[in-house]
Amino acid sequence: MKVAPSILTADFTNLKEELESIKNADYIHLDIMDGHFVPNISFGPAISKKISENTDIDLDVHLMVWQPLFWVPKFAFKRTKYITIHIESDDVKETIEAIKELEIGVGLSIKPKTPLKDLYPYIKKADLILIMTVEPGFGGQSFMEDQLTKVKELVKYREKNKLDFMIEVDGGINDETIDACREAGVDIVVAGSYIFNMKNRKEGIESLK
Ligand SMILES: O=C(CO)[C@H](O)[C@H](O)COP(=O)(O)O
Ligand SMILES: [Fe+2]
Repeated sequence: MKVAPSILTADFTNLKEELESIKNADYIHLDIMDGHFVPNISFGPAISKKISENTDIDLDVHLMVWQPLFWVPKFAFKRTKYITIHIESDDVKETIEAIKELEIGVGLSIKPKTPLKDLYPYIKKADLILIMTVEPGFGGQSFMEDQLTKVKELVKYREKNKLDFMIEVDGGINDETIDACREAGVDIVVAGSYIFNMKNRKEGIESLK
């Protein structure tokens, strides 16, 4: 299991040390919120750039914005491994092509109320599928276990169609919810509050792995 700590719950006045505390992470998950697609604003390209310059871990950018086509180039750092957009947002097809042109992995995400079938028209282009296990917008919410049905379906779909995207879940991941994720076939978990509320973050990451 790969672990991507979400720095949404980190102490932003102390980012250097916060990054140091998660050095054994597989990816760093950046939650970008525009105040329109979700009812919250997080941080933008300037802080993300600073993060990218102060880590040697690859970045997993989660765009919760209405106009990803405008925002994608602003998060194309040397360390950006994936940029994930929501298929509920505007210009999905064009944005997928824009991410590919930047030679960055394409991530596609759906909110809990969006059916999995809405992903299928785009799925062949995806390097990563992100199943939200909370309503996007805030850290610290409860895990929606019913969303793992989508993960199980995706595992079957991937095998049947000989595809190779990674399956990621985001929201409410902790030591109690991780086993169900593993059993469902998840490849990457995003965990924010569980890791950053711990004293020893490295142990928290190891225990999820
Ligand atoms: O995308 C997100 C919220 O929209 C966050 O990545 C997610 O909520 C992580 O936080 P936590 O682990 O505290 O639930
Ligand atoms: Fe996220």
